[in-house]
Amino acid sequence: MSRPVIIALDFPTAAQALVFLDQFPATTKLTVKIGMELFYAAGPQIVQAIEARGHAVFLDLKLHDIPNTVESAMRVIGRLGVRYTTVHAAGGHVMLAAAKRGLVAGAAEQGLPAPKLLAITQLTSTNQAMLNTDQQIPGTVQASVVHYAELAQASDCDGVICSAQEVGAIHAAVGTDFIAITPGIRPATAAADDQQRVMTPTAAAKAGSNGLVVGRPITQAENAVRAYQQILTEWSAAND
Ligand SMILES: O=C(O)c1cc(=O)[nH]c(=O)n1[C@@H]1O[C@H](COP(=O)(O)O)[C@@H](O)[C@H]1O
Repeated sequence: MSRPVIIALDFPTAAQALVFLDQFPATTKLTVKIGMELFYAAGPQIVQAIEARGHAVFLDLKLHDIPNTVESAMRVIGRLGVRYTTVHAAGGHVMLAAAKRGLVAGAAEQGLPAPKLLAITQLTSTNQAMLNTDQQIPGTVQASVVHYAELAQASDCDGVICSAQEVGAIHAAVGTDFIAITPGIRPATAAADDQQRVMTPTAAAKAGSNGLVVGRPITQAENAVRAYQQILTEWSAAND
């Protein structure tokens, strides 16, 4: 399985996202994440425009609603030809299974492979105190994340989104074939911003992460292409 460095295209307009991508040589095929900000602004058209350039798309809309609504929405997402998409594990078993059904059905309608369904565990902006006080979940962040990984696997998801800090425990619990994609990635010198559970690309690779999601350290760098290449080089070297 390939281990991508996924660039989070957290931009407010399609134009800004495309100008950002124009900095890369046309032969460079990326995996990019379209999240709520860009999708709400630019819709399925931006997904298609980016796919038409040959990039793989991770459509990160973090669905969390009643099972019927999630199934119907996932059916639409399944038709878009994206490689990964997300749902909140906190929605529970029935909702997660409905998400998978919708995704598989939508992809089949277009004769496409189903996108990988990744369940959000605990956001990387959540720390121990927030878990125990805001969410009123007792115990450790790691225990909650591993629980959600087990729930996601039992509900037919393909993997989870988590901090690289929990990847070892997740793979020990559910096996190394279960995908663990990790945001909250910061090169050693970068600011953490609003992220609470961060790791460097090297540490994430050593922990067994199946792919990185990186936004601001690339999109807000003075030289975005160089920032991406430095992270890719560090990640690839540590994965060897
Ligand atoms: O689902 C995600 O991608 C996600 C989950 C999570 O727990 N933490 C997290 O940061 N993300 C996303 O990963 C990206 C991280 O961006 P940066 O903090 O700028 O690198 C953003 O697009 C977030 O929406």
